[in-house]
This record gives sequence, structure tokens and C-alpha cells, in this order.
Amino acid sequence: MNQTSARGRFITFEGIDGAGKSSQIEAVVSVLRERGIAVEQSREPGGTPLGERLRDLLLHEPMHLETEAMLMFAARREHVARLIEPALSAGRWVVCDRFSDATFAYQVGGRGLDAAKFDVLESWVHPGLQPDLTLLFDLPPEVAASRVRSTGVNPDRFEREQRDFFVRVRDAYLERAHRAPQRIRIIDADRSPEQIRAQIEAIVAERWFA
Ligand SMILES: Nc1ncnc2c1ncn2[C@@H]1O[C@H](COP(=O)(O)OP(=O)(O)O)[C@@H](O)[C@H]1O
Ligand SMILES: Cc1cn([C@H]2C[C@H](O)[C@@H](COP(=O)(O)OP(=O)(O)O)O2)c(=O)[nH]c1=O
Repeated sequence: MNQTSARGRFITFEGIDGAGKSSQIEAVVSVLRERGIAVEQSREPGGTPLGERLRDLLLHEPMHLETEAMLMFAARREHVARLIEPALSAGRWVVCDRFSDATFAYQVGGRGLDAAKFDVLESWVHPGLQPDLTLLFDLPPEVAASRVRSTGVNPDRFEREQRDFFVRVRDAYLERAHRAPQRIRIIDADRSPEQIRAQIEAIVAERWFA
């Protein structure tokens, strides 16, 4: 890409654990690539070598809740500097499994930490950067939990949380979506993968390829 390329678009996927984001991300990335768009697929926490090491700690190591919150933003700082900003500036699109909305949902909604502290961290770590589009996979926590159980994979620190925790996370996501309806689109994730995929493809097409 040369320096006159248009800036890339930043798309994020959000939702409680087991909402079904992972397979749909692959589908969106394929659709964009079929249109000839250069796409970086990434995830948080993670997305860089250091970020992936922090992810391992975050998912498995017991820690103070504020340590957890700050490590999420430390991994994000690295991710923004090394992957997200360089890609967007070069005209590549970034499709990412979670970003700062997850911190507001999990650390503020779920853990009960003070939102004001995260407004400060957000404006420190990624001033002026927000996703162009966020797809929020919404579904009842019990449906998501049964999906997580059915994978048979050992649950991590977050997946071991109880229903009440995920009720709070879900409510925090929905409240954030209602405050930013243009950016955050709510997807009813308690449907078949085919129905969800069709809706997401329609949203992306309507926004950028109409
Ligand atoms: N729409 C769906 N209906 C039923 N099961 C689903 C659906 N989407 C995903 N799953 C299954 O639920 C589990 C969790 O899905 P996954 O995509 O890993 O969720 P997430 O990445 O949001 O945690 C997987 O076993 C997946 O096959
Ligand atoms: C990015 C982020 C993730 N998380 C949590 C949510 C997830 O439980 C976990 C890992 O994310 P993820 O890999 O998306 O989990 P899953 O595929 O099971 O949905 O990290 C936070 O608590 N805060 C954050 O800021």
C-alpha cells in the first residue's frame, strides 16, 4: 500500500464467553478477502508475541482484579502500537476478537471496578481510536454456558465464573451498545450459525459495499 491509501477499517466482535464469535470472525474475514481487501485478523488479550504471553497469564494465573484490568490494557497498548495502528495506516482492515468494550463489560460490569478509571486508560492507550463497527453477540448466559461446557475444553478463569457474573457482563455490553448505536450492532446470537452469518454479511455489505 502506498501513502495515499485510504485508512483501513477496524471491526471488532464482542459478547460473553460462548456467544459464538470465533467461527463468525473467520466468515467475515473470508468475505472481505474475497472482495480483495487486505485483512489482519487478531484477538485480545493477545495479538502480539508479548500480548499472547500476557493472555496466558490473564486466563490462567490468579491475580488482583486491578492487576487483571491493567494487564488487559498493557496487552492492548502493545497491540495498538505494533499491529492495529500500522495496519490501519497502511490501508489494511483489522478484524479483532474483542477490544476495549470487553474491558468495560468484564472488568467494570462483571468485576465491579470503577468505570472512570477505564475512561482514563482508554484515552491514554488509544486516544481517538474506536472500532468503525462492533458486532455484539447477545444471548442468555445459560445458553452461552452450555455451549462452553459442550466444547469439553478446560474452562479458564473467566469461563469458571457463575451465571450472575455473565448477567452483569451482558448488561454492561447492552448498555454500552445503547449509548453507541451507530457503532455497536446487537446480533441475536441465540440462532443458527447460518442465520447469524447472513445478518453479519448484510451489515457489512450495507455499511461499506452498498
Ligand atoms: N449459533 C450457534 N449455535 C449453536 N452453537 C454454536 C453457535 N455458534 C457457535 N457454537 C458453538 O458454541 C461453542 C462456542 O463457540 P465460539 O465460537 O468458540 O464462541 P466464542 O468465541 O464467542 O466464545 C463452540 O462449540 C461452537 O461450535
Ligand atoms: C479483551 C478482554 C477480554 N477479557 C476476557 C473475556 C474472555 O473471557 C477472555 C478471553 O477472551 P476470548 O478468547 O475472546 O474468550 P472466548 O473465546 O472464550 O469468548 O478474556 C476481559 O475480561 N477483558 C478484556 O478487556
